[in-house]
Amino acid sequence: MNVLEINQLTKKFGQFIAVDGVSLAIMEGEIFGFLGANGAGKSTTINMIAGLLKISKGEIKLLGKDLKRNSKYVKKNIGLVPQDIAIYEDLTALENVKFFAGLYGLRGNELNKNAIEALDFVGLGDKQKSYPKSFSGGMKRRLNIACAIAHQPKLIIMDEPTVGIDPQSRKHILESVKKLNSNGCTIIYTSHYMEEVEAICSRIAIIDHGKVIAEGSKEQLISLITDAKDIQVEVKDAADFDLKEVNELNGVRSVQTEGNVIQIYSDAEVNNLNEIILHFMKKKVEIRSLKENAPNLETVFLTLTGRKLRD
Ligand SMILES: Nc1ncnc2c1ncn2[C@@H]1O[C@H](COP(=O)(O)OP(=O)(O)OP(=O)(O)O)[C@@H](O)[C@H]1O
Repeated sequence: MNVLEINQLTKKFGQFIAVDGVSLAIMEGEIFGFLGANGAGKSTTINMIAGLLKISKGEIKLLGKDLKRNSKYVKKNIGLVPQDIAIYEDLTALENVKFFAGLYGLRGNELNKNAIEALDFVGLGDKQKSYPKSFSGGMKRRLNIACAIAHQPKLIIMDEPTVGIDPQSRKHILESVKKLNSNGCTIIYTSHYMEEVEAICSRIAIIDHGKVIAEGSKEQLISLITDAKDIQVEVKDAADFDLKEVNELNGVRSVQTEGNVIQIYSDAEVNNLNEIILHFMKKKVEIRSLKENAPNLETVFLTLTGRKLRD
């Protein structure tokens, strides 16, 4: 069954089209990843799904019900973890969760019980009476998640929930996402961290300039680019090295540097290793190592968009 159906969803800000005819179906039990660079249109899409932003064109259906005509039902069944932490510093952790769960319609004993459970779930069970100002960034993120899940929604949308936090909280959040999913929640997970999306998502949509440019499991996405290979050349010193000249070598599609590693994406069928090595020798650049990597989502993203996910 589809939990969410999005059809030709469009958002315009004045003349600017931030989301451009996005159509997607998200099935029950999925962890569905939205992968895209900054400004790709992920948050705008999510905010329309969560009913926070008016749709310019297109439709959204949650569990078969149209969002425009059933806003109360949709609100009850969606939990949004926003990109910017939205908690009240002058309320305790428990009061925060109860406040947000109350907005989603919970009352009385159920409200109290679910709020406590949600705090336990994110590992803040012993912080019920603490104020968020004493929390680390990661703990605030976890509280933000508790606020979105206490009303036990069918669909949880997480907008970059691991930005700017310590590795321990990051691990905790990723484990919580998997646990929520195994408890029966469908999840939309937005990120520009390729590794996270690769690790937890069953399907992924790559979003670029407001459009879905590819969609499928990690394996399906990688199979889209079997015609590309990824060569990494580690050199002694990549400073001042002219990437444009490498870009002009036979078969090369794009070149990037990361420190002293030069990453070359190239046509798989063109045997250009000799040419590449000769070029480095001619430029008197000392090669430390050279390897060809199996393509991953990074390769897919770069091949499809011509850009790196994170600059
Ligand atoms: N209220 C607004 N008015 C005008 N333009 C907007 C508004 N909100 C977003 N945009 C623009 O729409 C585009 C998509 O933004 P959006 O926040 O959805 O991207 P994103 O993929 O979530 O990126 P990020 O990872 O940086 O949050 C951007 O170019 C952004 O500047």
